[in-house]
Amino acid sequence: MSAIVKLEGLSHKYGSAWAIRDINLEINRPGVVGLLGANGAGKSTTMNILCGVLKQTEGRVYIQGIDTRKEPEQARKHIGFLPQHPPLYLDFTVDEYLTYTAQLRRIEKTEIKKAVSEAKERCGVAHFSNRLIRNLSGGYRQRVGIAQAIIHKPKLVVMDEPTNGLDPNQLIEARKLIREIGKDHTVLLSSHILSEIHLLCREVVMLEGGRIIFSDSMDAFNNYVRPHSLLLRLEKAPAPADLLKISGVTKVDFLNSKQVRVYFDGDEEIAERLAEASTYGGWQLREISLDKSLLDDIFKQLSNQIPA
Ligand SMILES: Nc1ncnc2c1ncn2[C@@H]1O[C@H](COP(=O)(O)OP(=O)(O)OP(=O)(O)O)[C@@H](O)[C@H]1O
Repeated sequence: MSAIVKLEGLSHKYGSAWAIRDINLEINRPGVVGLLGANGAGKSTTMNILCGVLKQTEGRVYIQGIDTRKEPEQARKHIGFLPQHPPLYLDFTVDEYLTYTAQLRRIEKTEIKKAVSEAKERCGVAHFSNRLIRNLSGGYRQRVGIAQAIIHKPKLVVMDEPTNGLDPNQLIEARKLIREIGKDHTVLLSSHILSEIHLLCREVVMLEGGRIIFSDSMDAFNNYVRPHSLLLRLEKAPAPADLLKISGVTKVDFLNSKQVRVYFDGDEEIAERLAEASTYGGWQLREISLDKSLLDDIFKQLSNQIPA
């Protein structure tokens, strides 16, 4: 059976500068796959090529085994796209807009009503059917954007930075919806925020300077970029010097009188040693956790280590 998406030696240059170089990727099943990279890493270029908005300089894109260069129309039937700035018509109602996008997608006339209604239901915008898009909040506009991307039930849904600019409540709802869509679609989602990819994705593809520098499961990624700090909560915190005495501890930062961030050299037994020291010293350890908030820093370090 053909892969849902297959990229072979995909490269693109704007003028004389390569934006992406030799991207190879294959996705075979539903789920959310993250395309992670700093600004300018080449995420949008890759996605725009995948969705047929941009023609690649070199390489091939296959969607369900269809070569997008040879049969763009056929390939496009299997793709839904939510660009970074979704093309929403603000003076249309939700119903008018989705009906229009269903027509663009060449859904049979007799099937349009059903398709619109299913997409609205799925994206939680049915109660706003007759509201002008201009009068929707950012979060609901984004849902309408997602509804247009899935209206024709594509195998692949491509979302370029879909959670950018949403407020915390909208973010939670948007993530819920994206996870839900990932249950029966392959979702390729880009972000420059590692924690976002962490929360949403089964697999991660990391781009740096237009090249893939990591491509594997989220679990493998976590092992690869293991955090090198722990957060401790202690009822009776010791002096920094007592923590620094523990083998493997390289630095300590007190966040307050009971919370301390402990940096270590990567040795996995550090947690046990800290727990032992706590028992011995009567520090009353209440909580110990890997410090995920620092993953973004690790990502930065990792990207900087990659040779050009
Ligand atoms: N239309 C264009 N003309 C010239 N160069 C471009 C164009 N679009 C992108 N680039 C360049 O190509 C490289 C990749 O850009 P791209 O937009 O694909 O990255 P990105 O990872 O999506 O970043 P962002 O999150 O900022 O959109 C960058 O160096 C960018 O400056």
